[in-house]
Amino acid sequence: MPSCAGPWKNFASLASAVESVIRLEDLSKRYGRFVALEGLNLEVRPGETLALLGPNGAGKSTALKALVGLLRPSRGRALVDGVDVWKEPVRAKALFGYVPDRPYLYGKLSGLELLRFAAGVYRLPRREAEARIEALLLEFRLERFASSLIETYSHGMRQKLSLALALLHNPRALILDEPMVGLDPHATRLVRELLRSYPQGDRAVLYATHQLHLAEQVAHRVALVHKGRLLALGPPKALLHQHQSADLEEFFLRLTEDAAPAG
Ligand SMILES: Nc1ncnc2c1ncn2[C@@H]1O[C@H](COP(=O)(O)OP(=O)(O)OP(=O)(O)O)[C@@H](O)[C@H]1O
Repeated sequence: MPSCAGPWKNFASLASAVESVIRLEDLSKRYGRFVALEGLNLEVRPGETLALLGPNGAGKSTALKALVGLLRPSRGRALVDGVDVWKEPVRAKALFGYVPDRPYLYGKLSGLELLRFAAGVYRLPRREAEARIEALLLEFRLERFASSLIETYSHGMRQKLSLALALLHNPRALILDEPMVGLDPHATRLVRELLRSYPQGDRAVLYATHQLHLAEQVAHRVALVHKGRLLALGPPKALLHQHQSADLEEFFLRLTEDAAPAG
């Protein structure tokens, strides 16, 4: 194994950028003098679910929005499968599915119309698209409402449609911002299973959540963000051991209540 010195250093960094499904490098966002995100470095590997934790206002949504091309970072870059989201947005956007914290869906289309429109944007072959749309509508129990205008959907129905849209093109990376909010027990179970089973092979999931108990069960690693900075990163068990905490809630409260972020 070569050391990471000299000419190997750049090679190793390039290889690692390609191997990660998601990679955030020094990602930062300022609003005027307010620092919402400061130097976030994070990678999500193939086969991995990574949960992004942090108090209200910590910078989780900011990080996800900068990652998916919705909020231009003040510094740093975001890559999906080695593709820079801000330099090659069209290529990058084909590689991930994203569910925002507050899904904005065009109300004057029906759910079916929106899914078909998205399938066209992703250039899915027509037959494959129809089969996939039918399966997703059934899975999320939206088939009865497929032809209703989205403006008549409840919050939970919009959230489910947003999930179906994110999954439509079978993306390498699934990026979810508090995906459980507003879901009924059936959809909650579905999303729990998704967090567990989606990251197979070369796929990965990055999701922001306040549901610490679930993160402990489904996430391979968790990242704790506080005041825009990364406070801790690792597999839940290792972090609990390291910080002598009984569960993620205790870990979360211990670190965010007494720790001032470094730097
Ligand atoms: N457009 C904006 N202008 C100024 N400040 C903003 C703007 N958008 C977000 N912020 C601030 O950036 C910080 C990070 O917000 P963000 O939404 O990323 O937090 P979060 O960790 O997702 O919080 P929550 O758990 O409450 O969803 C907050 O202090 C927020 O007030």
